[in-house]
Amino acid sequence: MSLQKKLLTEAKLKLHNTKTEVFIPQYGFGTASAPDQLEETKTALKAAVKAGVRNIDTARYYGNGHIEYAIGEAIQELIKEGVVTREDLFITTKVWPNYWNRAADSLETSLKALQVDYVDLLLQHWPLCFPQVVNDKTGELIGKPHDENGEPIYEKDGDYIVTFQQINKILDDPANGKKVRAIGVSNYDVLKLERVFADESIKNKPSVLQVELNPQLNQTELIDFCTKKGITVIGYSPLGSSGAPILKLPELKEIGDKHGIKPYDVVISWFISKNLVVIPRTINPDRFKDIKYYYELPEEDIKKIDQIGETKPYRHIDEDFAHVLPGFTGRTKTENE
Ligand SMILES: NC(=O)C1=CN([C@@H]2O[C@H](COP(=O)(O)OP(=O)(O)OC[C@H]3O[C@@H](n4cnc5c(N)ncnc54)[C@H](O)[C@@H]3O)[C@@H](O)[C@H]2O)C=CC1
Ligand SMILES: O=C1O[C@H](CO)[C@@H](O)[C@@H]1O
Repeated sequence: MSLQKKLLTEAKLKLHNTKTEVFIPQYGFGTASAPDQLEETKTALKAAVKAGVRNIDTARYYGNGHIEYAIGEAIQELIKEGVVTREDLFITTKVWPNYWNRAADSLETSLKALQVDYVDLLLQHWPLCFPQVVNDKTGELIGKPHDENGEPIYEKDGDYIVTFQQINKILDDPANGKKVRAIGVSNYDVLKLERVFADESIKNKPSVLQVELNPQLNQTELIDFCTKKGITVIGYSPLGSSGAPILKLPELKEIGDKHGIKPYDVVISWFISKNLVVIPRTINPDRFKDIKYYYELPEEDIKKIDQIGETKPYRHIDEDFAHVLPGFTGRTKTENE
């Protein structure tokens, strides 16, 4: 019997812990492209939106701080062409750790680059604090500052909670409140989320947690915690990041072959059926000719996919600056292969 299919672009979830009613489309467009892929990202984004995709995940940091300008241009062109209105889109941006104590400034810079009056979701990108270090040659802020020995450097007296305290205040601020519809965090673990919930100065609790999430890192414990707290989980690097290694997992091919669908459709359908949001990245506009549906996978297939990450969870995003965070341990190159 063939699987029931549904339109991917119609899958959405209601966010909790918000001031107004906010829905997030479950299928989004990731934009962590290389700095030399600005034009390609813009072209692919326009194709995605023309195909019905409404959720755009970006960040101040992406493309060395340049991607938001390309996205802003794409959005303006799509609006002028009559494809969408601003209100049709769900735009997420994030505060990078070098703006850890200047969240409102970061938001302002993103809004300007994106050419919009508000974002739908503002996230703290990492629970880390970096100093502001300027590149002598370009005059631009360095996203990942390192010392002369190549070690990441952190703000000595910084406390990551300050960033979310500030993001929380933006929502209540009469001057800035209308610039953000929902707030959240990224790369937090359960302990850090518990700290946010225990902090009485934080009145607006996170609506969203964005973390690496895919069949090899199924984040069961975090998802359970978030479900209890009304936090919607967005999975980043759903395909295992560059090169899409997840799509080569034999279990996904087997399930896909059984139903006559591609491993990509299997992964995306797994996310949607688990009430998660998924934000894969591509700069290939032609992909959006094929990406239309998700499928109602049988429970046994969902469990089989859940099992992949149970015995040997594998984290694909391995940033040296994150090694100070529990669970974000560095791998050697050999382990990485
Ligand atoms: N909050 C955070 O710290 C992070 C957030 N993100 C967000 O999540 C998004 C997605 O994660 P990424 O790490 O960028 O990678 P991803 O897991 O989406 O994989 C991207 C790779 O998959 C390939 N791909 C895409 N569609 C494909 C298809 N249909 N068939 C075959 N290959 C395909 C792409 O060409 C690219 O090489 C980012 O772009 C960004 O928006 C990503 C990393 C960290
Ligand atoms: O969002 C992000 O993207 C990069 C990796 O692609 C990662 O460092 C950051 O959190």
